[in-house]
Amino acid sequence: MKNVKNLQIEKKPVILQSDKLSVRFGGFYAIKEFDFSIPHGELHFLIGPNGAGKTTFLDAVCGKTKYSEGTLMFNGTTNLAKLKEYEIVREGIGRKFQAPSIFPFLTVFDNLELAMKQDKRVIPVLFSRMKASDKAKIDEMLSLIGLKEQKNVVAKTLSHGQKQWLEIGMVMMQEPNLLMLDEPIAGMTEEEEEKTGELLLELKKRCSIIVVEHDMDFVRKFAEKVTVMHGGQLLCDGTMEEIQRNERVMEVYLGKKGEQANAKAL
Ligand SMILES: Nc1ncnc2c1ncn2[C@@H]1O[C@H](COP(=O)(O)OP(=O)(O)OP(=O)(O)O)[C@@H](O)[C@H]1O
Repeated sequence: MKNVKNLQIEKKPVILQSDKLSVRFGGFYAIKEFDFSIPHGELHFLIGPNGAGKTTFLDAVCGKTKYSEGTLMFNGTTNLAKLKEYEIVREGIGRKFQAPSIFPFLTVFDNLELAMKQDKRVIPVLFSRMKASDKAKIDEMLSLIGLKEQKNVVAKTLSHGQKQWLEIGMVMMQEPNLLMLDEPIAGMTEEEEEKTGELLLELKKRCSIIVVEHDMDFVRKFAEKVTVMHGGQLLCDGTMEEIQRNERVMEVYLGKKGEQANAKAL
């Protein structure tokens, strides 16, 4: 007889879980009773039509927007409702917005150094003596985000894609347990998109990642798990194959059957 224990699928602990989460703007529910969970080390895509509530969900997780009902738990025990935005960052949740917010007149290296320090004032950070271990951390991040050769380049001269990778690197310098990205490949060339996908696969070895994305080719290529939102609610979740087979997704997300050829193929 086979060992039953060996047949059990090992489940990774959940890092973020929402239960019946609702966000209201006046009388309008941007998110309604939304259930979501992501385990440690997963690359999870959040998709859905415009206005589905994806960005509002990220806003609720990082404390930018307060939610009205439901719960949001981080690492099993931390109730995010009780924390301010900076406390949520300190807990280990990093967020990169769509537009890069790098320091354009500083070098790539200095941008990463600033992101690592607690003291965000430019002068003390630049003139303080750097520890060898900090320097090694920055060099490692430069390799990871593919900007080793641009180390001493002023950030404003980087390409659009390179600026996005730099900002991802800056968020990663905080060593988050959960990284949230809003449309990271918007405006990128195909080559840059590919590199970004490869970067996400590397980063998921260090933290869980939620990516809000509209580009279905990219989602299909890199998603481990996908959640589809519609009208502020959970439509379905699963692997990309499961999502592609789901009738409701086809009808609601991509339009009626028969019109699918017009939508970007899922
Ligand atoms: N501050 C706000 N006040 C009022 N309504 C808002 C606010 N923020 C978002 N909404 C509304 O909430 C709904 C969800 O918006 P959200 O930006 O989360 O959608 P989304 O899925 O991210 O869309 P997109 O893919 O277009 O970015 C939309 O109807 C939007 O107009």
